[in-house]
Amino acid sequence: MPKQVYNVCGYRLGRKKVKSSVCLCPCNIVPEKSENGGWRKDGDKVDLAEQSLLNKLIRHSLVRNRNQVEVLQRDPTSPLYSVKTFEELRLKPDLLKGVYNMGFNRPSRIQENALPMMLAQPPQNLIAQSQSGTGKTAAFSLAMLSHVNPANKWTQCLCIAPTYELALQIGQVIEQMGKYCPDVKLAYGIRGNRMERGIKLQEQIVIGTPGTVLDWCTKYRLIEPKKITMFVLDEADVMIATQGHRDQSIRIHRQLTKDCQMLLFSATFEDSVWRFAEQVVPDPNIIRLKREEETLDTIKQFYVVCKEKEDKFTALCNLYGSLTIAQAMIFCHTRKMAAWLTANLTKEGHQVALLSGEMTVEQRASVIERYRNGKEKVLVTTNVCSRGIDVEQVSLVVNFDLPVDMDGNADNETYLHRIGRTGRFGRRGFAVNMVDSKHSMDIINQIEMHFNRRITKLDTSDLEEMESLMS
Ligand SMILES: Nc1ncnc2c1ncn2[C@@H]1O[C@H](COP(=O)(O)OP(=O)(O)OP(=O)(O)O)[C@@H](O)[C@H]1O
Repeated sequence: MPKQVYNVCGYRLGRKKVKSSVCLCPCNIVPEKSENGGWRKDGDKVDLAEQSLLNKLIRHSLVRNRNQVEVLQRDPTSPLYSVKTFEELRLKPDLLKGVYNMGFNRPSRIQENALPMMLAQPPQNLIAQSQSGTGKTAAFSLAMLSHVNPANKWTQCLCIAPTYELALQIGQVIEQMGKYCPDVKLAYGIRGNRMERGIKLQEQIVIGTPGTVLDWCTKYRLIEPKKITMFVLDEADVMIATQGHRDQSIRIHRQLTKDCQMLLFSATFEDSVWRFAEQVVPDPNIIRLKREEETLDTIKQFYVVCKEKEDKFTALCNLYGSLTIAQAMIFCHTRKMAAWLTANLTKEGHQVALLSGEMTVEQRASVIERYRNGKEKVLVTTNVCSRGIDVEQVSLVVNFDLPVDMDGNADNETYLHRIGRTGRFGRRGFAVNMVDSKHSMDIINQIEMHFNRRITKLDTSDLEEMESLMS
């Protein structure tokens, strides 16, 4: 007998064989294909470059990480340098002034090891991996600014990033850090930035996207690749998700000399990234900083049995009425459900923000910013923003719809990402799961087993019980 079939949004279709990439259930979703080929079950596009830009737009400080940095040196016999202060790097005074002016007091964890390697003489190649927000961009911006000779009026450092917007973001960091180095100039090798053929760029640093930078090197000959002494490839994992970018990066790399210092950065390190990294960075030193593990230890988990969405809504309101909640995040499966819930919560007088996939990155960043600043207490969202956002004061996460994978099974990883954002930094948090069918009860059981953590039943109509359980 064919297995129970679930649609792309997790909706049960019955016991028949259905092969469709279009949602056939009442959610009306037409799923979009993600850049790296996968479907999102909530219809929101997973665009790695967008995700990365969003992170940059909303990040104003370093991500906390207590893990040790793992360093693999090309020459294990050479002493391993790490610095605890920026002074130890013996930077030019104007550059040091720029670093302090950005509010950086000391190097971040990854910078402690990466900076001495990047600034070493003779130059050393480096592959560095650490999650977004740990200080990679600041590190290689500093390395480029320190590396160039301002007296030489030609391009010496080349940096490529996967998109126009990401290149602009990096450029801003370089401009800010190099504020007191007026002789160091920067050019943007991005679409729309037309240059006259035949001239040679005088800017010492060029930051751009692979296509334009390749054109500038080969077709327009604005840059002499043989004079490039530092090549930086940022967001390698995002870069290789687009075949064209991967090939263009390799073609740029081929034009450079063997002595050119190669630096590659990535937030993740799957095999494909590694294979690419090895191709463009010969004899590398490798620095890796493991992600701080999300933990469920400080989170109390509950489930509430409900009939249908109206019932879930009532449960949510009861929960809210009886608890002192700093801020809450509520996850829905579909944009449609998220919009419905937002409208109803607003009607009840809650200050609610909605985050969903059809918004531009800038709109999403502004919603998150407002929520972070406490302007709204509730954030309703689909999976699109379940990663990457750190809001320290979230005390309650509600799975209005449980996370399921394409086969309708518990999506444990997404569950962890969703609820892992509460109970952070030693604070206590609560996660409440809405169960509206036998299937969703099965999912709760699967999640319990997977994490070996109890998920307690909660009756939201019993105020006393709720208060004692959730205290
Ligand atoms: N040494 C430092 N001290 C304080 N803040 C820092 C330091 N280095 C970087 N930052 C800040 O931390 C945030 C993250 O840094 P950065 O953008 O360099 O990280 P990243 O690893 O490149 O992440 P992403 O790819 O998301 O930009 C930025 O707001 C940056 O200004």
